[in-house]
Amino acid sequence: MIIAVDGPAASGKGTLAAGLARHYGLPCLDTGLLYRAVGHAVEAHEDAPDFEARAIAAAQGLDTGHLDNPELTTARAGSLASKVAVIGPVRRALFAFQRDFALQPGGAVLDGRDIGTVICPEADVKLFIDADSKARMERRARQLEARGVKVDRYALYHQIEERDARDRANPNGGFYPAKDAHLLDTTLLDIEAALRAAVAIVDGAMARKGRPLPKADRP
Ligand SMILES: Nc1ncnc2c1ncn2[C@@H]1O[C@H](COP(=O)(O)OP(=O)(O)O)[C@@H](O)[C@H]1O
Ligand SMILES: Nc1ccn([C@@H]2O[C@H](COP(=O)(O)OP(=O)(O)O)[C@@H](O)[C@H]2O)c(=O)n1
Repeated sequence: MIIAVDGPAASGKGTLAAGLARHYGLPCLDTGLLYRAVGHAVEAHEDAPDFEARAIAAAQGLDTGHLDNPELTTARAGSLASKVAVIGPVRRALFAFQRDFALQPGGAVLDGRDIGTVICPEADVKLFIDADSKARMERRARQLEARGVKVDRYALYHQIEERDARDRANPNGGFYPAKDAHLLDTTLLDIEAALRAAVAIVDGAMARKGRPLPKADRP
């Protein structure tokens, strides 16, 4: 079973993807880390005339074994990620790794922006996660504060809005809900309630297809 989880920044898609992966016993890939890793690799050259060429080379040579670098989780890395994400050849260079991950035997859960539209249009279940901008900003602020980062909420709000706008306008992107995506707004749901809602969507979608579900790890 392949589950695609897309949505804007800090909507909770990574948390839900990880929860669904645990629930169904599937491997999980946070595809945003690939773009963050490319952005991080060319950080020092952000204003250089050859920024684009460097980003393409970084994407083509990306070592996907080092996606657990904590520096990839910063707001700066997120912002750089959305700058390299508009470069078509960067997206093409990252495509095969994501596609192979999705198609591994037994299936997978992937989260990002274009999983249901570009990476895996044939996914069994597609979720498009959203939450209002203020809730998303507050979640990201608390996440950063829990890591000891001092947060300016006004600046963070605008940073997230700017990144979302760049992502939505990305001509090479695919960041929109697929026609067959299930929309899940988590503004008023805590993490547990959001995961219950996501599991109900996946169970319902698979039952309608008459497809058996992988073993759930519920008691
Ligand atoms: N439904 C929710 N209610 C409250 N906090 C949430 C919810 N979903 C996720 N979070 C928290 O918000 C932060 C951002 O979630 P994350 O899953 O990383 O978002 P995304 O992958 O969309 O950027 C994390 O600290 C996470 O624990
Ligand atoms: N499948 C994806 C995943 C991320 N991205 C880009 O990478 C950036 C960082 O993605 P992320 O998922 O780590 O960001 P958050 O939503 O966690 O803040 C996004 O703002 C997009 O520009 C993308 O273009 N396509």
